[in-house]
Amino acid sequence: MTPLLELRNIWVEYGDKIVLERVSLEIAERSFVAVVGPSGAGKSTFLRLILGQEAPSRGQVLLDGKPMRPECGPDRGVVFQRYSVFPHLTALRNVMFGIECAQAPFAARLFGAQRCAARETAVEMLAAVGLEHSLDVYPAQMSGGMQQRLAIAQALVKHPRILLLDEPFGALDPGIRLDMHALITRLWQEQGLTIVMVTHDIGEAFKLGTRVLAFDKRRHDPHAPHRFGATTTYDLPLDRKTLPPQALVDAIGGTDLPRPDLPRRDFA
Ligand SMILES: Nc1ncnc2c1ncn2[C@@H]1O[C@H](COP(=O)(O)OP(=O)(O)OP(=O)(O)O)[C@@H](O)[C@H]1O
Repeated sequence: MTPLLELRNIWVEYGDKIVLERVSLEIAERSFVAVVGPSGAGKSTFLRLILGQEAPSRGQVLLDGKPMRPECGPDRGVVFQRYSVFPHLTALRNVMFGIECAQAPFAARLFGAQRCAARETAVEMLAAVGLEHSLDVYPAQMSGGMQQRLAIAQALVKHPRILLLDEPFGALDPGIRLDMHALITRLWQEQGLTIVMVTHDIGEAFKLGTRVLAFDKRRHDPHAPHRFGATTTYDLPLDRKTLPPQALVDAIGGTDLPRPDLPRRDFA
């Protein structure tokens, strides 16, 4: 079967600085890939490649077996740790704006029946993330968790096949993070999404992912650190019994490491 995404011998270089090298991997439809690695290892660069915001200097990214267009299409949605939503728009307008941009790319404004339909879709999406009572609230009036729910609604309203998450829960309190874990797992299952999520928390990666990818440098030149890029050092398909290798825990750490005596997906 053709994988949803395929990276073939990808390199990303800026001048003489190599950020990623020899990255080759496939991502199956409906998988939940958690990406970990030390700071600066190229995790966000990897997401930008999949998003189409970054072109590789060498190699190929294939979507459904065809070279991916170097632009972010509606088949991909993204949520960042912060600042994903528009501060000057209410929750409802934030989510409607995505629909309006897709359907009326020049005016970014719909009228009549089209506008009513867009409103209905946006309200449904906001209800799916638990914000049905906050339609007229501005982001500045929301908690961090609510803002991330809004960012997820905004990313999902165009029904992307791939959802890219760049440390989406990194700024949230532990209790709110647990709620968000349950939410994203539910949306992933209900909407048949393929998720690629960067996280600094190895416990989160092993709890949510169906697969964990770790990026790091295999080769180091102490006199010229830019000479070698990072690549995938671990590629672990997960089941309930999989625990993080100690070397990976030592390299990255986590706030909520999985314990062998507890089921990994407690809300699946
Ligand atoms: N436009 C650019 N020009 C030069 N170097 C860049 C550019 N964009 C990214 N880099 C470098 O690429 C490397 C990887 O950056 P990236 O943000 O992908 O790492 P990361 O693993 O996501 O880091 P963090 O965990 O700290 O967010 C960094 O050393 C960064 O300085």
